[in-house]
Amino acid sequence: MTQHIFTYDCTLRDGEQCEGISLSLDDKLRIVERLDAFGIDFIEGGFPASNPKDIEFFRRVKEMPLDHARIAAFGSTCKKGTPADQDQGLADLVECGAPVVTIVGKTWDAQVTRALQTTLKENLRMIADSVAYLKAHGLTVVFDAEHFFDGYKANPDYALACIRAASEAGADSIDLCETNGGALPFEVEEIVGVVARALPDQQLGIHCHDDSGCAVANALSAVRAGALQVQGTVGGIGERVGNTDLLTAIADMELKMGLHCVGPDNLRDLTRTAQFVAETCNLSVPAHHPYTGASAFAHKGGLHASAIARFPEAYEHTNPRNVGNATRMLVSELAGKASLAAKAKSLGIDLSGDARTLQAILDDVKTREAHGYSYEVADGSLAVLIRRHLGLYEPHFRLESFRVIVDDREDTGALAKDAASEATVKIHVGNRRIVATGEGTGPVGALDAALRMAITEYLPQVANMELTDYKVRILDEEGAGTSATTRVIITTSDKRGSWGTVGVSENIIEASWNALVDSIEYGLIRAEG
Ligand SMILES: CC(=O)SCCNC(=O)CCNC(=O)[C@H](O)C(C)(C)COP(=O)(O)OP(=O)(O)OC[C@H]1O[C@@H](n2cnc3c(N)ncnc32)[C@H](O)[C@@H]1OP(=O)(O)O
Ligand SMILES: CC(=O)C(=O)O
Repeated sequence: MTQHIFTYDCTLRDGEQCEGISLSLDDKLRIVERLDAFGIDFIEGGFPASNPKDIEFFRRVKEMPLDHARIAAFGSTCKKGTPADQDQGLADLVECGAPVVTIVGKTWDAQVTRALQTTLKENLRMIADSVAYLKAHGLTVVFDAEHFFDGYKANPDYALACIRAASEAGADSIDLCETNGGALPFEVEEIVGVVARALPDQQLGIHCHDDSGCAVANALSAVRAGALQVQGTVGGIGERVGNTDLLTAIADMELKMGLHCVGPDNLRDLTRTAQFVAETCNLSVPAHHPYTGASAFAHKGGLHASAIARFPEAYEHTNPRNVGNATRMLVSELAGKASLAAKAKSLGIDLSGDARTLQAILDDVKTREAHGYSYEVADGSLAVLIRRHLGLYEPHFRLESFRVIVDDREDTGALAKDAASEATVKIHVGNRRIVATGEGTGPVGALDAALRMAITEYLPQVANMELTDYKVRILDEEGAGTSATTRVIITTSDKRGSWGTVGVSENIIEASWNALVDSIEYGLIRAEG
């Protein structure tokens, strides 16, 4: 039978220790719901002794019907000189009602004498007493052996004595913590191996930080050496540079190590789970993130795309569908005919049998990129360009002229707050000529407003499109000054998704207009199906 590795998520505790992350109570409860549905075994919800939000979290989470996950509350061993049954932190853990409690305890001698400022003997008492007290309350107890790897390197006998004390007091799992994140995989594998031989009947787990860039690798090394529980956070967020990215570790264990964590069906929800948690934390999944990033299976090199079309495994370490992600072909100056054919197919255009047109479009793309265009994210402009080459492009409207006024009405030098720009467009739709004026805080907003005002009556689908992002880049041209080339990338969204368009000119307004026209034209092509 496939070995199950317990997954223990600490996003709501260690993840919240990440600089810049602050989750509301509702955020935390929504993440619990999502991770439960994904099949995570344990979800560490917070530190009841720390703050009222976490106390309320444990009250509320008890009312949630969870299918799979068990909720863990986090705390520490009792205070020095305090019996466990008189320790407020431990009482808070019992009181919060979580079925699992995880307590962190010192296992590095110098941390005991210098940080806790107590004796090695007293620390052993604190560990044993605290675990025994929580077990006596019928709880599942995880002992987080803080700084275990540094502790083992400094004083192996003492580090082992600490976890032996936790084990003998009844800890259900001893999770060895690579707290400072500086260890390397071969060290972790060796030390976990020693512990597994010293405590053969004790379940071990692993909790790693990423300070040497090895948190996921260290967790996998620990599993190879006998750890049965992996702690981590979604996206690897956590104290300092973060923790093991639990989702990456899960994918590695399932797909590369033949182990069971959430199972292949749930694994296909990996990317959406990463996106959900990132959004809830007000982050986005970094594009280049393993497995779940938008670029994780994106191919830019023409040689790669050509090989992938014949043999998908050529440049993909796993099938992206296994983790709910997808192959993407990027068209740029580094593309070849195969990349372009694959991209066109994803845009609904079959160019596979037409090598001459493919080459002509590719040459056009490369010439335009040399002049500042960039089609990698401008799939809308690429679709319009391909249609022009195929003679399929019939513009929905035609510009006669536009004029933009930027109105600086205040003496302070700052622009007036409302409607500081005004644009007038003269547009032809069929045989109608429309003159319309729009206002906006900036010139592009005003142009967008004027164009919409002119055409929406005749092309009502435009009302469903929204300009959601606008990026300007001045392309390096030494000495060009104000006549340097400007590239504008616009992102537009409708109910079904979003697309990018590009415009290039020495004039920023003209570059913006070109990107704007492509964005509306491609939106209309999409709407027509
Ligand atoms: C490695 C980790 O990530 S562990 C988790 C770390 N996370 C957090 O600290 C977030 C939540 N923390 C908090 O809200 C607060 O720090 C609290 C409520 C836990 C404690 O706050 P305070 O009582 O004001 O103490 P403070 O944070 O200043 O100092 C920590 C105290 O805990 C003691 N302590 C630290 N670790 C342990 C331990 N494993 N066992 C027992 N006592 C410990 C320290 O010695 C110190 O006690 P002292 O001041 O009596 O010497
Ligand atoms: C417990 C924990 O977060 C650590 O030791 O890193």
